[in-house]
Amino acid sequence: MFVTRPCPFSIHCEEMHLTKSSSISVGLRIWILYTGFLSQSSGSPNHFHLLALKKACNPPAMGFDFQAIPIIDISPLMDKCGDPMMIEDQGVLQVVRELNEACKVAGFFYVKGHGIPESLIQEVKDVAREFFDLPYEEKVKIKLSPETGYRGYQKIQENITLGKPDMHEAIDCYRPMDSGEYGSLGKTMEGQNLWPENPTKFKSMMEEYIGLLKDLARKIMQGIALALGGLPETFEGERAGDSFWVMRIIGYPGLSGTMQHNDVGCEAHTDYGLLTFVNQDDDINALQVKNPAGEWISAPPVPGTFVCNIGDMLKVWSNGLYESTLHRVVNNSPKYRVSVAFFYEPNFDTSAEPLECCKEKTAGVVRCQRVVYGEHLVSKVKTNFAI
Ligand SMILES: N=C(N)NCCCC[C@H](N)C(=O)O
Ligand SMILES: O=C(O)CCC(=O)C(=O)O
Ligand SMILES: [Fe+2]
Repeated sequence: MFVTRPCPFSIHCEEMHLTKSSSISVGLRIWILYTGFLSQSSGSPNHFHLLALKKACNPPAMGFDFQAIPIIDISPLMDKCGDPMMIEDQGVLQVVRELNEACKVAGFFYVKGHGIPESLIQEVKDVAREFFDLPYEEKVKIKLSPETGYRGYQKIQENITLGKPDMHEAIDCYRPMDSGEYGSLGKTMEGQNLWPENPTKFKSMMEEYIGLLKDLARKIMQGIALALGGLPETFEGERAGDSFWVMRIIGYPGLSGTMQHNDVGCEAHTDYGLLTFVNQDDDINALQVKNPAGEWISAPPVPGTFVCNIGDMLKVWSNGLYESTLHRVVNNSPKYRVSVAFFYEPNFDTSAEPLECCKEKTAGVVRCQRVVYGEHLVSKVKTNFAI
């Protein structure tokens, strides 16, 4: 029994969803086989484990409509990353299996056990709030424009999603790009980041945060590479070894006066690259994720976690096995909401196309077309600021 959904995004992709019962039983059977295999084969060469891992992660996507976002404790993966024996570690295998399920079913998951200090996670939001509290004249000193490579501050309703102005203000940052670095492809994004003078520690704190988030993302991408049936290094080197990362420091005004409902903080969209990490304010429930049935499912703040989601390029590399899920932000609380979104993206000039190991899982059917990340990004950025 197949349900085929047309792809709502610019990247063409066909998705097939099996019914819940059939895919669960297949998945379970393979997993039991696999764990049995592992216990008999300790000490055997790595490639046997890789083969077994491929099988474990092979069952097709389950088509049931998720109602909540799973939480994954990634600490075993953090501990063992870089260790040549990592794929023989039971803890790592469990994380890989959970990543695979979450990426197929929801395209969204919470990560806990990530190792980033809670104090830094909180301070980053605190300095963001301090900045947004400043008068407009102060904030606009670092105004974003085409001339700044779309880096800097954008005021409320300046960002456009689905043709509508968003109820948020933000500072956008990208991996710095020197002029000429990526030839004509890179022209639009060339520039250095614009940092506010106040709060004074803003720049150093954000740069520390970016460094840690890049390392974290790289490790999770190793887990995802294994989940897809590839080698841990699949997303290193030419694919994403020099990530053209993005960071958006975002503020969403709360309800004002007697209003019952706020304008949408950020309209429905998918993220553009590999993997997004949202560091959102505690106590405000505003991020919503669309399930295959078209229902908006809440992704409330869970202390000690980041919300993670799949971007368009990972959808392509995975041949549509993983979804870049639609999501939006609606802040209907009376409080001003701060969130800091870090986007771990491919190299700017990378051309993404379905991985061989992912085509194998769809019986050779190519479901997603090749996309150059820089072209995808530039086309998005240009429409983000034009009604
Ligand atoms: N770098 C990322 N993913 N930014 C996501 C922002 C989504 C809103 C944007 N106006 C849009 O229409 O895509
Ligand atoms: O603020 C959030 O919770 C998410 C923001 C988001 O989806 C984005 O900037 O792409
Ligand atoms: Fe997003």
